[in-house]
Amino acid sequence: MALKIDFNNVFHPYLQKERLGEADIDGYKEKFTSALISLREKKEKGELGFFHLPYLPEEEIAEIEKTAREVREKFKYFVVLGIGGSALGPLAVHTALNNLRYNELSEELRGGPKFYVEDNIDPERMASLLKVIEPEKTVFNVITKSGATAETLSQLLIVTEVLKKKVGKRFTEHLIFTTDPEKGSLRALARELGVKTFAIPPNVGGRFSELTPVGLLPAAVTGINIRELLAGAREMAERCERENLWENPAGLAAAIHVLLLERGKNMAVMMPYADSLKYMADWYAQLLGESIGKRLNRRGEEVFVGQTPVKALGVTDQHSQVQLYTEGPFDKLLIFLEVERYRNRVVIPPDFPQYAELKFLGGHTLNELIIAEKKATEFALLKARRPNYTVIFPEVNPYTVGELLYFLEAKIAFMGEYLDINAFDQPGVEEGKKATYALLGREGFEEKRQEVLKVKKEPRFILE
Ligand SMILES: O=P(O)(O)OC[C@H]1O[C@H](O)[C@H](O)[C@@H](O)[C@@H]1O
Repeated sequence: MALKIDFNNVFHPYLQKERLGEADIDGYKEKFTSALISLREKKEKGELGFFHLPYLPEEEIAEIEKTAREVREKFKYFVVLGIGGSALGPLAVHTALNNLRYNELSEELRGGPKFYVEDNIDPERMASLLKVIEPEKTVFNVITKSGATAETLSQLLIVTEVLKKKVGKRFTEHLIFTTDPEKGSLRALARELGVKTFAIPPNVGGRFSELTPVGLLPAAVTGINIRELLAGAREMAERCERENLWENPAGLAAAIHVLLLERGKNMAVMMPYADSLKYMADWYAQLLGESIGKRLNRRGEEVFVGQTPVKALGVTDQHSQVQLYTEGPFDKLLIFLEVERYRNRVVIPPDFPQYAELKFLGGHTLNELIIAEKKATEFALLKARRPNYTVIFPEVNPYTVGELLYFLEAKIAFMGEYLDINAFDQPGVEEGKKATYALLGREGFEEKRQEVLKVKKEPRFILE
């Protein structure tokens, strides 16, 4: 059931001067080997906890499954309150495995709660969520690694008030906190209130945390086989330990990304040819953007490096983005997610043979059409000299989703090594956070408030 990764269209002669040569990769072998050694050393020192996640201890898996059973028996709704790495993984995995576009629920889910991921603090969306669920039949899984994220804590305050009105002192039974094992307001609050909690290992970054309880609890609650998710990740972990660059999916993909980045491909488009994989592109956007978009390298030199993630969907964005991809600037690498066997088969019935545009479609299936369109788009891009590679899913299931998650995380780790940057922090988000606290009048941020308010908007440039 292993994922295949087709890198052919990065080396293909059709690419002409845009192509990479085998010599380019051979020339990367030394860098790859030192990156592999460096990553192994970091793992042994207890850093980069995500590398260990596929080997989660049995008692931790059992605890997650036990809580999931209790939630499925007692509650009708399960709502994740979180943002960024604390929400995108649960959303992406749920969409891939349970919740196809029209809320079609998979067999396993039918008996389980309705699932929502609330990863924004849009007042309209929050208000409508509280209308569609029945709070007294809901568990809110509050997920925040830092335990300090303003958006998530605001959501907690809102749902706590609603729950207190509905169920009084028993409101704590409707909360599960997933957060740091020791630090942060949420951990302290959990101790004070006696709320059920799960821990996010301190050495696992938020955008790398899908295979911790951040993703595994929501997945188990919605009926996903988390042991299969972890098994797929384990298979990919073993493949990404290979010491031959040409056989190491993460090492090779990372080398391709960095070599092409150095040749001006400063954008990476992820284009899944499956609605179920749509939000994998959102999860990957944070993983690539936040890990690789950095001002400084590890020597403290200003490099302003990064590869801009673009989220697309096949076939839909053939009708909105592909014009840019085939004829626009030579600044993109495309990553397709392809599915060999979809979980449904839809026939296109033949009719109206007098019209050629209808006649040729009849008798085919949508399955044949979407795969033909992916191969056609791939061909058109290749002919237009646009490098692209494809991750091929034999089918979308927990095992292959686990493989994909691990492959992309490990690829980012290799990219960080190749680029000599810290792929695991996000210093660039702090300024915005401080300005938010200042504008909301948080104590200790008066000076920042003055600084922000001093940035006056010139009326000449504001069109009324
Ligand atoms: O999980 P939390 O601590 O609430 O963080 C949620 C998100 O916000 C932070 O600002 C970071 O940019 C992200 O890397 C993180 O995933």
